[in-house]
Amino acid sequence: MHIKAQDLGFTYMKNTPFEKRALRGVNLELKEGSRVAIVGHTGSGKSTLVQHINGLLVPSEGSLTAGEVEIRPGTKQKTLAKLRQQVGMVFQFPEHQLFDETVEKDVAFGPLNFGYSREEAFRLACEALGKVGLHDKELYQKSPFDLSGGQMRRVAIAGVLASNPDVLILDEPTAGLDPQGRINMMELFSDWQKEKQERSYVLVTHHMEDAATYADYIFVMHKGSLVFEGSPEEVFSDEARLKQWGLGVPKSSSLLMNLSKRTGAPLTVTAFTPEDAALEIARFLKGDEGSV
Ligand SMILES: Nc1ncnc2c1ncn2[C@@H]1O[C@H](COP(=O)(O)OP(=O)(O)OP(=O)(O)O)[C@@H](O)[C@H]1O
Repeated sequence: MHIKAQDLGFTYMKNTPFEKRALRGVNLELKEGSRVAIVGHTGSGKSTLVQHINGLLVPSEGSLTAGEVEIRPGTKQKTLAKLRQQVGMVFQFPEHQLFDETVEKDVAFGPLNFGYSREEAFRLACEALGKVGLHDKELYQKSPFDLSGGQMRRVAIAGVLASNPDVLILDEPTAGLDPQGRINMMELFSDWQKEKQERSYVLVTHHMEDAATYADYIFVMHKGSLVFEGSPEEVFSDEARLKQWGLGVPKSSSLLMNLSKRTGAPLTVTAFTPEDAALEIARFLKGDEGSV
């Protein structure tokens, strides 16, 4: 799905003493089949921006176009039902949204709500549970609240995938997970996206490593404005510039930058994972042994 924001602005609690301008003049475009990240300091407007993509929020100024649907100030929520199905949202701690009496019913709720027959909705639920790695059918009849925290989160994500969205909005989906749990979760979304070339995801994250690893293109938000966009190499090439926006570079890049500064070694500093950093150092050592 093609998504475009034009001069998008948003103000919370407009015309009240608590009025808060959260977005101003945002212009961005996401192509079909893209893997993008939105980064920015706390309060920079990331969540506000992504909530416009499925019409949870309606712009105060400008417009947001998602596929066939154009959302402008005053657009009525009831015209956005189809968009809700096409754009799935995974929030922080998605397990907090579980509510039904069995795992299967909870996951089938979305497809049922979007008009699928009972049989088809339960088939989609079963498929989605498999996708998130929950294959044990005994589990499907249990209460979601009797599962482990990790399983609960997977059930909640299955509930979003079951409606077959074209776009997934991932707003800090790995919050509270340990490093391996984070990798497993992000790999799940990455595999989901690769399954069909028209699928996209938009990842909101504070983890620069995740942005660099799982996005081909990154948007940087600062105080409600979009201040930079580019490939991970472009975004993370300038540590000082990122600092101005309260951001850092991935730890592996920082290590290489420091190593290069201290030793003068001509290292390529855009290695974003420990594996890539190790490869870069090994490459250098092989070519110029003992210099680092
Ligand atoms: N429901 C709300 N009512 C009033 N102001 C809000 C509301 N939600 C967010 N804000 C304000 O809007 C601004 C942008 O918030 P937003 O949550 O979009 O930022 P963010 O970049 O997602 O932050 P974080 O990284 O902390 O999640 C902040 O100043 C925030 O305090």
